[in-house]
This record gives sequence, C-alpha cells and structure tokens, in this order.
Amino acid sequence: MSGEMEKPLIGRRLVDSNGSLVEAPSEAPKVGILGSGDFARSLATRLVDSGFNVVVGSRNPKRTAGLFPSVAQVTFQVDAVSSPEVIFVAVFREHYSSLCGLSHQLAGKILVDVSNPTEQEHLQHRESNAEYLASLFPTSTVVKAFNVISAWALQAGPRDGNRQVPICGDQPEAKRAVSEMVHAMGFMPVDVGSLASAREVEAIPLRLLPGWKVPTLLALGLFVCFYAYNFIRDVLQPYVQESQNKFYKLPVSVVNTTLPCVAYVLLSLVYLPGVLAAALQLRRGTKYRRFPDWLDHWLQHRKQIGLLSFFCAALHALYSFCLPLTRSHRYDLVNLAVKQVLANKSHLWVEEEVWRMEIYLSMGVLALGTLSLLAVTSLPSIANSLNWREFSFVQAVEPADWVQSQDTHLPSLRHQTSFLAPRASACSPAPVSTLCHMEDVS
Ligand SMILES: Cc1cc2nc3c(=O)[nH]c(=O)nc-3n(C[C@H](O)[C@H](O)[C@H](O)COP(=O)(O)OP(=O)(O)OC[C@H]3O[C@@H](n4cnc5c(N)ncnc54)[C@H](O)[C@@H]3O)c2cc1C
Ligand SMILES: NC(=O)C1=CN([C@@H]2O[C@H](COP(=O)(O)OP(=O)(O)OC[C@H]3O[C@@H](n4cnc5c(N)ncnc54)[C@H](OP(=O)(O)O)[C@@H]3O)[C@@H](O)[C@H]2O)C=CC1
Ligand code: HEM
Ligand SMILES: [Cu+2]
Ligand SMILES: [Fe+3]
Repeated sequence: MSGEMEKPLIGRRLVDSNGSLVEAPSEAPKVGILGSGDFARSLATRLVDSGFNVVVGSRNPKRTAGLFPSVAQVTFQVDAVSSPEVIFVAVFREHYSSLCGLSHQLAGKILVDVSNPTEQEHLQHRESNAEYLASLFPTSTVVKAFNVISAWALQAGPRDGNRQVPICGDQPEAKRAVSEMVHAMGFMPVDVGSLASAREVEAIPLRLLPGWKVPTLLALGLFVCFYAYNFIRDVLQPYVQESQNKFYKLPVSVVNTTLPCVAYVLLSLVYLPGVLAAALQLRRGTKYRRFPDWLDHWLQHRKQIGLLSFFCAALHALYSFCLPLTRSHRYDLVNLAVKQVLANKSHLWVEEEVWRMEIYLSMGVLALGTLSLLAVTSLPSIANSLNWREFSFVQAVEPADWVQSQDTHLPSLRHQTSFLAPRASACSPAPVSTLCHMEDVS
C-alpha cells in the first residue's frame, strides 16, 4: 500500500470544454466507499473534485449509479473493495455486520469509519463504532475520521463551517495516509490519538453548544432577578404608593435598566475566578496543584460569560438609543415645555445636569467600545492571529506566568484554552480594564 500512498494525492484533472470532469486520471489514488447514502454521495463528489479515483460499493449498483458523479465507478461491494487501499465505510453501525462477508478482501486495508452514533446508541454501547468495526475486521486497520463533517458541509466544501477533522487510529502509517487525504480535500486533520479516543470523537457532534448552557442560564437568572427588582422599584412602588400608572415602562425602560445590571454582574463574574485562583495559589504556596472542580469549570467558562456580558451591554446601548423615539418620551418633553410656558420660564439649562449626561454617555460609549474589543479578539480567526502576549494584553487584568490547563477535552477542538498558555512575567502590559459608568437620566 505504501507505493500507492507515495503518489501525489491531487492528480492532474482532465476537464472538458464545459468545465466538468471527463475522466479521473488513471494514476490518481484509488479510494473505495461502501454505501450509497447521503454521506457516500457527498464524499464521492468531494473526493472526485480533489483528484481521487473513486469506486463505490453498493448492494444495488444499478439503482444508485445515477446519483454519483459520472467519473465515480459504482459497482458491487465485493468488486469495489478489491483494489483500493483506503475504504470509507459510509454505512450505519447496525449494518456493519452485514459487511462481514468482505473481510477477506478487506484484509490489510485501511477502513475509515465516518459514522456518528445517535445519543441513545452512544449511551447504550460502551465501545465506540470505530472500535466495534475494528473488532469485526481484525485484519484491517480502522481509522476514525470525518464524523464531525456533515454530508452537506462535505459537498459545499470547506469554505463553510468547521474545517477541523479529528482523526484517531492505532496505526501511525494509516493515520498519516488518511490525514493526507483529509488535507487534500481541503480540511484540517487533527490527530487526537489512538482508536481508544474514538468514543470521544464520536461524542463531538452530539454536543450542542458546549459551555454555553450554564452561562446562559446564569444570565437568564440574573435578568429575571434584576427585572423583578426594577419592576418593583420603577413600576410597582409608584403604583402602590402614589397610584401612578407606569406600566408603560415594562417593555423598554425596565428592560433597559435591567440589562446593564446583568452586564455588570456577568463582567465581574468573568474576572472574579482569576482573583480567587490567584488567592488560592498564594494560600497553597504552589501553583502545581489542581483547582477544585467548580473553580476549574468557572475559569473555563469565562469566555462565554464575557460574551454574554457584551451581548447585554450591546442590547442596553440599542435600547438606550431607542429611548428618545418612544411616545412617552415625546409626551414628557411636550408636557415639560407646557409647564415651562405656564411658569413663564424661557430658558431651561441646568449646567450640572448637562455635564453629567454628557459624561455618562461618553463613558457608556467608551465602555461598549472596550467590551467590543474584547469580543472581537475572542473570534477564533482573530484570536489565532494574536500571540499569547497580545491576547492577554487585551483580555487579562494582569499577565500570568504559569500554565495549568486542566481541560481534559480534546485539544483545540471546542474549548478555546489558548489563554492558558504559559506567559512570560517580565513586564506587565497595561490592562484594558472595562470602564465603569453609571447613569441616571431621571
Ligand atoms: C467580551 C469578552 C470576551 C471574552 N473573550 C474571551 C476569549 O475569547 N477567550 C478567553 O479565554 N476569555 C475571554 N474572556 C474572558 C477574560 O477576558 C479572559 O479569560 C481573561 O484572560 C481573564 O483575565 P484575568 O486576568 O482575570 O485572568 P487570568 O489571566 O487567567 O489569571 C489571573 C490570575 O488567576 C490565576 N489563575 C487563573 N487561571 C488559572 C489556571 N487555570 N491555573 C492556575 N492559575 C490560574 C493566576 O494566579 C493568575 O495570575 C472574554 C471576556 C469578555 C468580557
Ligand atoms: N449524513 C451525514 O451528514 C453524515 C453521516 N455520517 C455517517 O455516515 C454513515 C452513512 O450515513 P448516510 O449516508 O447519511 O446514511 P444513508 O442511510 O443515506 O446511507 C446508508 C447506506 O448504507 C448502505 N448499506 C450497506 N449495507 C447496508 C445494510 N445492510 N442495510 C442498509 N443499508 C446498508 C446503503 O447503501 P447501498 O444500498 O448502496 O448498499 C445506504 O445507502 C453513517 O454511519 C453516518 O453516521 C457521518 C457524518 C455526517
Ligand atoms: C453606547 C453605549 C451606551 C449608551 C448610549 C448608554 C446609555 C444609557 C442610558 C440612557 C441609561 C439610562 C437608562 C435608564 O435609566 O432608563 C443608562 C444606564 C446605565 N448604563 Fe448605559 N449606555 C451605554 C453603554 C453601557 C455599558 C457598556 C454599560 C456597562 C456594562 C452601561 C451600564 C449602565 C448602567 C449600570 C446604567 C444604570 C442602570 C440603572 O439605572 O440601574 N451602559 N445607560
Ligand atoms: Cu460546563
Ligand atoms: Fe468542557
């Protein structure tokens, strides 16, 4: 097999006048696909576009041939697996055993397991799909790959969505071969270790926005509490004590006073765990011990908490810009003007009030601008273009000179732990601390 793999992966394409592929070059590496479903079709298209020679193995090639690119050869399973060295198994786990008749032809070849278990299957089987496949075909080498890429994303190409493809397997040579294919198809292979990691790789697509659940619930909880408080203070109390009807404040005004409170509390929750961690290290006199789980978890969710804080602050700014548009604001102005006229006053100008408002607004805009800077540097594309010093210059209160990544998850797949990289302690860059600003227009 090594001879085949030595060849360049992207072969010369033969393109006809209207730009479509006529025939895959015969020297192109041959790749097999078992199955003719959605994933198999997208995979075949992508492989053909990347210069591979594709053979599809179907139980009913006549029925399915029309669905594949014309250069891909669609044939019976036995015929499809005879010559390629790498064979993608694009069938569901429950049908793996139906392939056992091919074990003779598959001996010594690389089987790529692309499958994703359902949540139920994942809980039900202790053994990953890939390990199960390996147990069915002990004479073949199984590599896990591509399960995080949807059929749609495969077809659309790596321009959209996630580019990283975690790969695992027990044989370095086989992993290297598959990594090269992943690369040739325009994705980024990420080696995550032996086949024992397959279970974790299979769990990735089952996660829904990991790390956001607790911070989001926290933000919602804070919102409800502060909203209730502001409702009592601004609406209920005037109603009960002075029989004033201020219920019109519910949709805009009360929300607008609630949002910055939530933003502030969330922001303090971003920087509090760092302080607690530092205090803990001082008390222990060492930095080489694990933090308690709750603190570790808290430290790891600072990004999400910070972004939610930014979200609330941005909404607050938008609501504030809308305040002058409300009817109540217009009536208040008119009523004030009428009062002025009746009182025979011509010029209303309270210097202190004017200055206070100018400064409040300026602070608000500056604070939002600063938070935006933090938010922008947390975009993966921008964070990746910064080195750790630049990142911590913008993000951190003080530069730290240690590292302790307690994240047990896969490296760099979901959790952004780059900020835990070791830092030099020589000089302290000035922090961009978020400006405080309190406003009271009433
Ligand atoms: C809008 C916004 C966006 C954000 N985006 C991101 C983001 O993209 N990525 C991100 O990571 N954060 C993000 N954050 C969160 C926050 O800005 C960063 O986590 C920042 O690095 C925290 O700085 P710090 O100085 O408080 O903590 P750190 O620099 O982490 O540390 C302070 C002190 O705590 C101790 N300590 C902290 N953690 C550990 C540890 N793991 N092991 C041992 N000691 C420790 C050390 O003694 C250290 O000196 C964002 C925040 C906001 C508001
Ligand atoms: N769809 C997606 O977005 C993604 C899918 N995957 C994985 O790819 C694999 C295939 O998924 P998908 O293409 O969507 O599924 P489909 O149901 O569309 O296709 C499954 C294919 O399996 C083949 N097959 C082989 N043996 C059997 C059998 N005994 N019984 C039934 N079918 C059999 C069939 O092809 P034939 O009749 O020609 O033999 C069928 O077309 C799964 O393991 C899935 O987890 C992974 C990532 C994303
Ligand atoms: C463009 C940016 C901003 C503008 C125009 C703005 C405007 C306002 C206005 C008009 C109010 C008075 C609301 C009311 O009393 O009904 C207010 C209050 C407030 N703002 Fe801002 N703001 C901005 C950004 C921010 C940011 C980034 C923060 C901090 C995260 C913040 C924190 C506060 C706080 C704490 C209050 C007091 C809420 C209360 O009365 O309890 N603001 N702001
Ligand atoms: Cu969590
Ligand atoms: Fe995690």
